[in-house]
Amino acid sequence: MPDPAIFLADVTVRFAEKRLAFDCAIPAGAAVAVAGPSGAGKSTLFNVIAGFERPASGRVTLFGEDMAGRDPAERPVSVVFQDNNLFAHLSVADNIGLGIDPGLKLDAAGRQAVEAALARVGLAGYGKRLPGSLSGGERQRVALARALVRRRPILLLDEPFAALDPAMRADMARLIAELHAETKSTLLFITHQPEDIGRLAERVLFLEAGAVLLDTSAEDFLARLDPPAVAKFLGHSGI
Ligand SMILES: Nc1ncnc2c1ncn2[C@@H]1O[C@H](COP(=O)(O)OP(=O)(O)OP(=O)(O)O)[C@@H](O)[C@H]1O
Repeated sequence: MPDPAIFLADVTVRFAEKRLAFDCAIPAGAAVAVAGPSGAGKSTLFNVIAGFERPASGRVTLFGEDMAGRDPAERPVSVVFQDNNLFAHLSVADNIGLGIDPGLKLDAAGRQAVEAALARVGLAGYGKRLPGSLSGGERQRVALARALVRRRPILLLDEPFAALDPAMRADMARLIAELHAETKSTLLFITHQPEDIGRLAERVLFLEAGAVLLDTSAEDFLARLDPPAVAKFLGHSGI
């Protein structure tokens, strides 16, 4: 058996009033939806994997390597945050270029990679624009393009569909599914919508009250009538 892309063993995170505990094994190349009620720990799980949150105990292993003491920049992980983290004063091309070199010293190959990523997310010709002149969906695509040029094998998307209208959600899901197939990365995305799971996920990690309540196939998840938190998420709360 190859090492899982992501392996969390007895990981605990302590906040003043809270203790969260994560155990999970995510196979390389999977597309996984991370769902659960507000406050369940979805963002914290991402922060633990990416290295922004240090666990109080337990082990985080990515592709068989223990991540203890490794800063976010040294991990095989890209994160696209919900607010997509673009720098307002930098052009779209420079925002993407930051994914290649934080000092923005790009050679010809680097500039070409930026152009290719822009084209891949459907934004050819947008390089000189500023993020403020783009729609929410376009800004999400720029953030995705920046993640693409980083070429990290694990991609974490924090609510990639949250700011999008229904038609744009479907387009974005299609684009992410295509990129996932092309890059063969391990994809985790946080969502509050069952339809995103149907469109994009092979597996679902469902969190409740700071722990993994369910780790199952998308097919099994979407057909479930229990436990209650899952039923509520799926809109079966009256059953
Ligand atoms: N830095 C922090 N300090 C104290 N408590 C925190 C901190 N970060 C998160 N928490 C708490 O930990 C719990 C999990 O938070 P988290 O943001 O991971 O949940 P979530 O599932 O992503 O929620 P949402 O869907 O609302 O974004 C919450 O109760 C939250 O208040």
